[in-house]
Amino acid sequence: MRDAGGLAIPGVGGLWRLLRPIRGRLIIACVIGTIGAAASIVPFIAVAQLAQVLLASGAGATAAVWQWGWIAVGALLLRLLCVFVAGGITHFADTRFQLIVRRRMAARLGKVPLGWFTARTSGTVKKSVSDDVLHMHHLVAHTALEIVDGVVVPVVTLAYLFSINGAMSLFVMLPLLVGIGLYGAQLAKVRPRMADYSTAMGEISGTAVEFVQGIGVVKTFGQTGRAYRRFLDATARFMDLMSGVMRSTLRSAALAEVVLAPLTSLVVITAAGAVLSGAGWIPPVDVIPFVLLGLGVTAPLMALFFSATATTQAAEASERVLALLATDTLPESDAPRVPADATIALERVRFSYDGQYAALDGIDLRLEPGTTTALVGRSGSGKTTIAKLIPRFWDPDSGRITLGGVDLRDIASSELHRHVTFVFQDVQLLSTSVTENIRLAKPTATSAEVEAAARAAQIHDRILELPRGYDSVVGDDALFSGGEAQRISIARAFLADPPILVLDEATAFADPESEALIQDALSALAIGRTLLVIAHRLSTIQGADQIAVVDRGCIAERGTHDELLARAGTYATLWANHERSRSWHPEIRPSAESARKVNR
Ligand SMILES: Nc1ncnc2c1ncn2[C@@H]1O[C@H](COP(=O)(O)OP(=O)(O)OP(=O)(O)O)[C@@H](O)[C@H]1O
Repeated sequence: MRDAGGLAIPGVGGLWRLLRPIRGRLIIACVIGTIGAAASIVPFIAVAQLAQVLLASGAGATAAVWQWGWIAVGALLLRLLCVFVAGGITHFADTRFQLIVRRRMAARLGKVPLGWFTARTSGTVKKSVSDDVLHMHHLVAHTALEIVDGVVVPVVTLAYLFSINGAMSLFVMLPLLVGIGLYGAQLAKVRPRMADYSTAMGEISGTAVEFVQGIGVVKTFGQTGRAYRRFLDATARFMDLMSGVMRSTLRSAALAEVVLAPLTSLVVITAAGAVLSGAGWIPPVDVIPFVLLGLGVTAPLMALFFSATATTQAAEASERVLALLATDTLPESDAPRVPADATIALERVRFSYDGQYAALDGIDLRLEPGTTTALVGRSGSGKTTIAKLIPRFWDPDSGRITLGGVDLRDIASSELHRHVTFVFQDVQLLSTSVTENIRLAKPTATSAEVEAAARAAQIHDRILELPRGYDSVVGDDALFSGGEAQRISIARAFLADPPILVLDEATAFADPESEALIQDALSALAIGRTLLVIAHRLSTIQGADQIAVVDRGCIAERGTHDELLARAGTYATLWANHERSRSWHPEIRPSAESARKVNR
């Protein structure tokens, strides 16, 4: 389907389905809009009739004058009423539509695999859920009524005019047809550039965000000019693109505006009326309706053309909304089973992020209830990927993971999350109170339970230092460091009290004190649970029941610390490196200048 501006509306079938909850209202609005559009022509017809009556009978035809006068006023009021009611219906329908679509999106996002989010920035998701739904407003609230006006007004007008005189009507159509042709040509030039337009806009916002977010590191390395240049280059490319589009369309756009202007219609119709009435093809008095109505034929089309950009943007936004709503959800079993115990077993698990390179290539691993298993290995070896398959961030491409003897795919996700909790380093805190942030793990938890969890996670004292204690709002009067945020997530895990815990050992954020607190909290959390830990410092997992060395997506070695050292393999090498790094301290030599100062 094409919109009246000549631009294809993408995915119109999907859009039609998306509009289902408000389709009835839109159809009613269009029917009312059609009545209103037809009524908008009546005052012109009445005035034309009036002119004909007055010219034929002079001032004597008072009754007819009043009759046409009332018809004109009545039609005008009807038009206003229809515009008001139809516009009201589409706008209320749009409010409801936005609510429904946002709810559907939220419901969908709740079912997509957790891994889907790691591949997308929160900005992209926010754009679809918030901005794109908002951009669809034009499509829902305006476009349908604009199309109704753009079709009904010219069709009814021309039907009326043809009933008076066919030859004159063709002259009325002339500017309309030429204008449509010119605009069509213009839009055909613009349309292929719309994708470039979106890319260029994306580049501008991307480089702006990059510049602002990375300002710290950019300044540290003295690269402000370089990052700023990338933003400037993006804006320059956008300007080049827009200039190119404008250059290629300026002539046809200007010509179309001249052709569709009411003055042009007036000149063409008056000239044609003079010639045809001179030749006796039409009585001079019959030219009046053409002059009056001919001027209004092009107006609704002009309105449609002017809103073509908003309509196209709305159509593109609807495509993104539809794509998000079509995102694959995590398959849920129709007959879910309940795991027998807290044993986790990975059997010949293969997994690839891109369908080509195998991040995991035949992993066999068994986590017995109540034991600790540590994953160690070089960066990029696949430790995090193994850990994230257990709470079903993704499903394996082949092989299977079982919990208590049941394939994870056969366990209801609520049941799985009751059994498995994870504490990763990229902790997400919500903009709500500290209590609610912790309570996320167990909405029914009492304040005493929340506090007990916070104490166990070694974050209680820090919370009490906040202006409103547990009622302080994250991001408002509760600002947490990375290590503190991780302890909040540990408090959540205490509250959830799952039999299985997957955790990423803290490294990046923590200062020594915070790190010690995190380690204490994690040790307490681990007691009595099946624990899988991604170890970054081997000293913390020496006592693990089982250490699995991951290498290029495979388990290269497995055993206790002592067993693996005795094997003198990869683990022994990693351990030797670890020991060396522990004894390494940066040697800080005073510069000659500072040495002089000190000695002075
Ligand atoms: N979201 C992703 N999309 C595509 N590839 C990924 C993704 N996450 C990880 N990878 C790739 O999968 C492989 C395993 O990564 P993984 O994060 O599991 O390693 P890791 O051992 O945890 O590394 P590190 O110790 O540095 O965290 C790497 O080659 C990595 O580049």
